Amino acid sequence: MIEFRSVSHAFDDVTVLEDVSLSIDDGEFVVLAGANGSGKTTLLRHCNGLLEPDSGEVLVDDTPVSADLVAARSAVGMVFQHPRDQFVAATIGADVAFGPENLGLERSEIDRRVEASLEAVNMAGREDEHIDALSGGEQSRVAIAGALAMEPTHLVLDEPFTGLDDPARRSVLARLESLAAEGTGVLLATHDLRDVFDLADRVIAMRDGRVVVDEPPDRAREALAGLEVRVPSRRADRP
Ligand SMILES: Nc1ncnc2c1ncn2[C@@H]1O[C@H](COP(=O)(O)OP(=O)(O)OP(=O)(O)O)[C@@H](O)[C@H]1O
Repeated sequence: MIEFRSVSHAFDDVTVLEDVSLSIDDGEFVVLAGANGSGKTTLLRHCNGLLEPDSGEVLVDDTPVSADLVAARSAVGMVFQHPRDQFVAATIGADVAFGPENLGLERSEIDRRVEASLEAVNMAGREDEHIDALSGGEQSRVAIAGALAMEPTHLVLDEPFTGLDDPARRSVLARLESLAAEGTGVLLATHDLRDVFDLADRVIAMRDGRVVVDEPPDRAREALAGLEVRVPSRRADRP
């Protein structure tokens, strides 16, 4: 479980997270919504200690992140909004294999994970291609595959669908759904709920650094009005 207890964070005296309390259980698919600048990325960066709270506490599997950064970073897989800085190898296969190799896994298990992760992002068989030669959307998909290949206990994704085409988006969503069904806690930040609203167990929405909605999707719909978040129409109302 990832748990925030009254977390506040300021950059240069500007409060960006204010008294945030929430939790993501194992196996839960939680969507984090909110307008640009509402604090989503800042919140996510606390999940594995990239940022530390000014006050309050973040716990991963009941241990404060600050007490065991290594444990938090191996339990929480992160997919960032701008993947370009995340790559550690020249080719797709080498990059996705890097994390599992560092875990000291057998070659056959590393190969299995690389293959399965690339398949989940619709990039099967492209191991030897150079990352520099990929489009932005393809690079995002490699970054997602890299996080999936770690098979972390929790997955935290920041706007992972930017630049992805529809088949890739559907494939990644299907993989996230099945991972959640298998027990992975998924926290996915987006300001556009249209793709994910019906999949979420819970929708958390932020405004000005505060959590203003934390409900299952159907109950969240009304509360989301006026938050500059794009919400899909009800299923029954769709053509
Ligand atoms: N390193 C930083 N230094 C100073 N201010 C920052 C820093 N990072 C974020 N901020 C500010 O904190 C606020 C929240 O930013 P954050 O990136 O968390 O929002 P967000 O909800 O993820 O936005 P978006 O949807 O645009 O990605 C913004 O006003 C931003 O300018």
